[in-house]
Amino acid sequence: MRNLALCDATADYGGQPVLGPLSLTLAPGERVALVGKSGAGKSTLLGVMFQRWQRDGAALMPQELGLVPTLSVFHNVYMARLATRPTWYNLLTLARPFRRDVATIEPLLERLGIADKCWSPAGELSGGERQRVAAARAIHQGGELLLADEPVSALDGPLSELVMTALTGAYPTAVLAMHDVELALRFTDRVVGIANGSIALDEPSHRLRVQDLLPLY
Ligand SMILES: Nc1ncnc2c1ncn2[C@@H]1O[C@H](COP(=O)(O)OP(=O)(O)OP(=O)(O)O)[C@@H](O)[C@H]1O
Repeated sequence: MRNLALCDATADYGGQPVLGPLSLTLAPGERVALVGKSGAGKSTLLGVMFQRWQRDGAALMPQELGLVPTLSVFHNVYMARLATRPTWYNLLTLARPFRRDVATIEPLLERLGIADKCWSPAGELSGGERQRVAAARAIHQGGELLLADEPVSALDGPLSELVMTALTGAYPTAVLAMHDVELALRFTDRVVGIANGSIALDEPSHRLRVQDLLPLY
């Protein structure tokens, strides 16, 4: 993967500016945490990145997850590769999944502790279970770059570690909006602090302590 760069990126909602102009370069293999208080512009920045890099194969795990509640967990995860399969294959999968896809997806669900929910409708799961389904879908998609918006906000200690390990292990390069700054420092190698739609801090994680990030909140 080449360097990915945003140059003087801006965003507005109905003409109201909320982001930028902001410039940021991502190097291949970098794991970046976006931190900052609620409303600072982290989701908007991830949205700008996704718009810019979707065609290069970027995967997005949005804050609202985007699951289809009436479909099973299996089918929600399967959807990550929908575009890579022919229509007839996808239609048959709706009625009766192929064994090879089940053999790929079940171990992933197992790893995230939700294998027992494989055939349950996503709408019948708890918030933390739904978040793990969305993580499984992002992992199943695969690629070079993951953009994830608060990927473990509904999970407690050990489960958030498990999901962060799985997500960051699946993608060489990642940008993760995080509200848990301690977790952000442990799982990323660069922290970008956002305040009022601008970059207020950009430092290697190993140079930062939790208290260094407090002024952003
Ligand atoms: N759909 C929208 N319409 C209008 N304004 C919006 C919309 N989405 C976000 N905003 C505004 O844009 C600004 C940035 O919001 P954004 O969701 O990017 O922040 P955030 O840092 O991701 O917040 P959080 O941590 O709460 O998710 C905020 O002032 C917010 O009110």
